[in-house]
Amino acid sequence: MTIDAVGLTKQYRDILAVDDLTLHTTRGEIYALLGLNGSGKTTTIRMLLGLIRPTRGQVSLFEEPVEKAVSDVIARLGLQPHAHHRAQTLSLGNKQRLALAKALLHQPDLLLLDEPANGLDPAGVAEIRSLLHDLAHHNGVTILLSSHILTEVARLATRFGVLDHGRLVWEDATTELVAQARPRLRVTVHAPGHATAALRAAGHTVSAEDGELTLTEDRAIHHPDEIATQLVTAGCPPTRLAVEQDDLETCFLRLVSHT
Ligand SMILES: Nc1ncnc2c1ncn2[C@@H]1O[C@H](COP(=O)(O)OP(=O)(O)OP(=O)(O)O)[C@@H](O)[C@H]1O
Repeated sequence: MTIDAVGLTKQYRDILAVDDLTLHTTRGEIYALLGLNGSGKTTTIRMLLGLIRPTRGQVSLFEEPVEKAVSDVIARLGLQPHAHHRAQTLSLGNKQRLALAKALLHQPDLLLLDEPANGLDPAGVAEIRSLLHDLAHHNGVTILLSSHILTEVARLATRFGVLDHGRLVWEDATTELVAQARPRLRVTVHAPGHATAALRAAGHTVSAEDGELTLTEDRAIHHPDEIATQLVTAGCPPTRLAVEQDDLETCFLRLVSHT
């Protein structure tokens, strides 16, 4: 275990910024902290870093810094053209790169990053993504980051946690977030039990809830007419049939509002 936080709580007068948060990460994992503005991401990261003291709870981190050549890191982050510039004169994107370069100097086992893609152009975002991916997958570095860019989180992180008003309300593999955004065929019929049985007998995977059937197989999504035909043949014609797809933002907002 690399981050081991138990019951982390931060109270600022009448604001409960982080509320009883328990979080563990494993080696080489990329964990994304998601949440709306003010949900407590920065406060959590600052407590994990030891920059602010929790009101309650404990954090323990496993780390073993090792010195490494500065030029290696500068090269890795593409900062050579700016090697002799003062940090204050760098653009926001290059300041972000510099901050990451400083962190990498110590060959860390663990990186805690608050919005690492903030201020970067799309090429910079892709570059940081590939760097973080390499660090986690090839060097076994554990990474916890906060981000607002859900598509990036889905591509990069292995696991995510959703903070809402300081509480960790959801935690899952990012593949689950992506799965929620996958298209599905929704079918409304008068006799859902009969229709489900008929479609299953025809080899389809069907889930039924509140009288509505859902199919997620590619075949059903690309050929809903075949499903309609099978239902008509089985004597339960659909009253509604639609392919629906949520974007990642919708899935994320649903997670925040449902919990
Ligand atoms: N030093 C402080 N004093 C008082 N309240 C604070 C302080 N720092 C943060 N807060 C409050 O704690 C809550 C959580 O803030 P935090 O900055 O951790 O959220 P965040 O998820 O990082 O937000 P954002 O996405 O906007 O960066 C907010 O209500 C914020 O106003």
